Amino acid sequence: MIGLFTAAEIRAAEARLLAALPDGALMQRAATGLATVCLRLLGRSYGARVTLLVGAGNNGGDALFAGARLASRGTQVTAALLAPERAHEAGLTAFRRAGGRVVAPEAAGPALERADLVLDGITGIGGSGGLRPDAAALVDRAAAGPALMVAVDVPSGVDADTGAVDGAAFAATHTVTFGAVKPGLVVGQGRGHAGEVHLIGIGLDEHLPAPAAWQLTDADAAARLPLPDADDDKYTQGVVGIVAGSATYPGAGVLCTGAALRTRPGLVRYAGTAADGVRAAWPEAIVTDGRPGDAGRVQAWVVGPGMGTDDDARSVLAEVLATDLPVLADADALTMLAREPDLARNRPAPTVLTPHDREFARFGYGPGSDRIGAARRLAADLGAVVLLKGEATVVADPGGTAFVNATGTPWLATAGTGDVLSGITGALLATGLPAVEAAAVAAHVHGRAGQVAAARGPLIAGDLVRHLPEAISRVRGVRPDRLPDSGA
Ligand SMILES: NC(=O)C1=CN([C@@H]2O[C@H](COP(=O)(O)OP(=O)(O)OC[C@H]3O[C@@H](n4cnc5c(N)ncnc54)[C@H](OP(=O)(O)O)[C@@H]3O)[C@@H](O)[C@H]2O)[C@@H](O)CC1
Ligand SMILES: Nc1ncnc2c1ncn2[C@@H]1O[C@H](COP(=O)(O)OP(=O)(O)O)[C@@H](O)[C@H]1O
Ligand SMILES: [K+]
Repeated sequence: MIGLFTAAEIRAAEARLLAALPDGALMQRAATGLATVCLRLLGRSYGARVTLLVGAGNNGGDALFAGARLASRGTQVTAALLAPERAHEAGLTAFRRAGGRVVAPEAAGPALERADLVLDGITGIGGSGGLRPDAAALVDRAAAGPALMVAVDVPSGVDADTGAVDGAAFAATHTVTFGAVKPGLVVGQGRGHAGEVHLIGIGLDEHLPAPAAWQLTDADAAARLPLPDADDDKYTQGVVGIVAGSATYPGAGVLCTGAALRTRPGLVRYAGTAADGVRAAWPEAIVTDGRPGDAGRVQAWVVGPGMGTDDDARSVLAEVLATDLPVLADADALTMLAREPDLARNRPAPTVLTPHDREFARFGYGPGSDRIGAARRLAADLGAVVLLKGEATVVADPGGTAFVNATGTPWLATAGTGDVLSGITGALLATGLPAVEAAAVAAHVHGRAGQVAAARGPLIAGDLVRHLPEAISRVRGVRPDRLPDSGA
């Protein structure tokens, strides 16, 4: 798993590491890694043109030292200094000595227009609030040019902890970050501004605390998707019950049931008024048009998508939440829970809520620009796992453990894809995974299914269900063309 660390956590770890190292050694490690990535991206050093945007802090120092390394290898490097008298002294000396050229920000136009690569060293983890006008103007001028845009540590104007952007921010194609990945590079608006993230180790790991926020890799997700073994039967893989859809709108029930079947096909039960539609679409499911209690035994419930919000729906929701089983509540169930949050509080088993922004806001406050913080707050308020959907879906549990999803595609912004996510999550909850992990793995797999489906063109929610087996195989790293012999 990839740990995500806040600026304060990184600063505390840096202080411990700095105390053990000679002066300037840490910045040299950072600048060496930065210059190496820039050279790789440029594909050459001699004759290439690089322009540095340099603020008065250590972020500017990193840029100047990296610029010095590039200049000493024949690259034409120009530095636009936002505060010439306060620029990192040793960095500026090294830069000048290596043949780097210095200009005032107002005179940086030609260098930005001609640059192959712009290196943004205005602010890193020391930046706060929206960029000041002179910095914002420089960032805007850089964006107008044709160069590769590389941010040093954090794109200037992006809040390293939350990903919030207030006004202008450097729109990086690549971010070279030091010591640890910051949450702001992978969530909120920061995710879009960071581009591809390159992590440079500077020896910080042993000084960092246990992470409170994570990103899953394919291998992490695969480790939580156990294969059936010789002792398994259809009941031992986790039986999930689905309450979704209605007689008039069976679609949500069909998508949700299909997603559960395609994720963990031991046994999926369905109870609800979309029974006819679900039966026709999925003969593999055990279907009743009765109440959840009529469905037979399950290990987890999914309740909500397309079920309506009338008195009958409310009483079905209350019945499911009164069980001692894990429950995933989505869509209409969230609308009802926002009115009666006590239905979900203090359950003896985990509850997972999967709101998008508008559903989230019904609980009394919008997610705002700190999506991890908002998910943690609602999770703590309700004593439930909260999966806040979005471009980067965030999952948080009441104790503050959070996951930021790394997979997906904007093609997922189409009706019904949330119903599919509910089915996947319910199936994983039924396997007995801790609820926060079930939700995080589900978001990961759902995003991969979106990517697999989108590779073939515009996707609709049913395509996600169809491509789930391939997505799960890819997450596991299974090559589709090789099968082991039986027993191997
Ligand atoms: N610690 C280490 O050893 C290592 C640290 N490393 C590097 O140091 C970075 C942290 O450096 P840092 O602490 O100097 O802060 P930094 O990100 O340069 O920002 C401060 C500058 O930003 C300015 N500024 C602030 N807000 C602003 C705004 N809204 N709009 C405009 N300007 C604004 C602020 O201005 P001032 O308030 O001083 O006028 C000041 O000039 C870190 O990200 C990494 O790159 C690596 O080398 C590894 C070793
Ligand atoms: N711009 C986007 N980029 C990536 N994923 C997105 C984007 N917009 C929505 N999604 C994903 O698509 C799904 C939409 O779910 P939801 O809003 O509940 O849809 P529905 O209610 O129609 O099923 C979520 O998993 C969400 O994370
Ligand atoms: K920066």
